[in-house]
Amino acid sequence: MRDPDELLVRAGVRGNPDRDQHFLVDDRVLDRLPTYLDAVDTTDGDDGPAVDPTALAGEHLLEIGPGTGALTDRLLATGASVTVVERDRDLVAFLKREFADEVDAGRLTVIEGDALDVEFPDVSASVSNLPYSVSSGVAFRLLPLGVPLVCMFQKEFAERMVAEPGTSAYGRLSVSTRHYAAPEIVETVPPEAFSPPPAVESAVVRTRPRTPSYEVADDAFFLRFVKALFTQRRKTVRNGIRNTAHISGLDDPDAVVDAAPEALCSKRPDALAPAEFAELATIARSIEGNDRDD
Ligand SMILES: C[S@@+](CC[C@H](N)C(=O)[O-])C[C@H]1O[C@@H](n2cnc3c(N)ncnc32)[C@H](O)[C@@H]1O
Repeated sequence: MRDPDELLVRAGVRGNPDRDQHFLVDDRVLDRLPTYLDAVDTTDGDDGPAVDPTALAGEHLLEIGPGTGALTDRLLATGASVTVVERDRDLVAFLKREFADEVDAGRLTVIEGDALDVEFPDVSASVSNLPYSVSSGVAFRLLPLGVPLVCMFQKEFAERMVAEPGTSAYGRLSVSTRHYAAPEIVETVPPEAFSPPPAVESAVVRTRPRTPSYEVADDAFFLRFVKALFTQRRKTVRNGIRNTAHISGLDDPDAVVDAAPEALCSKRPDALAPAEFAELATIARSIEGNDRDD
């Protein structure tokens, strides 16, 4: 496996925090990341988990923000083909040089661009050490793909993703994440694992895609409704529905409150499970009609 410190030297870069560049330099963390994919079987080697080099043969992985390619190298070692999306032009040029054999063999595709904009290819999973300033935007482009994700986030952000109803971390991010997937924190990572070290702790979140136990007619409306209610997290749901019609887009919030079960209206949003948000959103949608232009 390529040594992450040597990659930094060969690339001639120092991570620039202003460009979201904190490169993973802890081999053990790097080696573990692909092993969080269920399909990757490992055996215990002398230096950590040994990955079967054919584990993901025929699969296609997406990595956002490959930097100098330390994680890319480990993803290629699973036998998968890999597409990476990197915004920094110099790093893109370096990756094409460093991984010229893999690029020539069609196993690695390097896309220069912003992960918030570029079109993602069809992939079977994504494993990424994400640029933190865009992690929310990127996560909500990845989650609807419906594939397993293993992503590094700021720890506080990761905790909000996996939070349960009734906890202080539970919010719009938790409901939206659970709408698409079952999330769990599989590892926390200290600042020293990166060069340069970020100011915050990090955590690796694994999400397994799932179909929710409830149905919503319209994902975009559901997510907007959840967002609206959490802008009033200290209010009852009843008042939240009334006060946030400008965000949710409801024409007649009073009619929605009248039709909704009292047991839900009297709670605060942070006590509602995703299925209860879905129940309210479905009532709201049926009252407002389903011919709105979202
Ligand atoms: C936290 S570093 C991770 C680098 C590498 N994966 C590693 O683990 O060492 C994030 C990387 O994302 C790149 N990046 C920052 N913003 C980006 C964006 N909007 N789209 C694509 N890449 C971005 C940075 O240039 C940097 O290489």
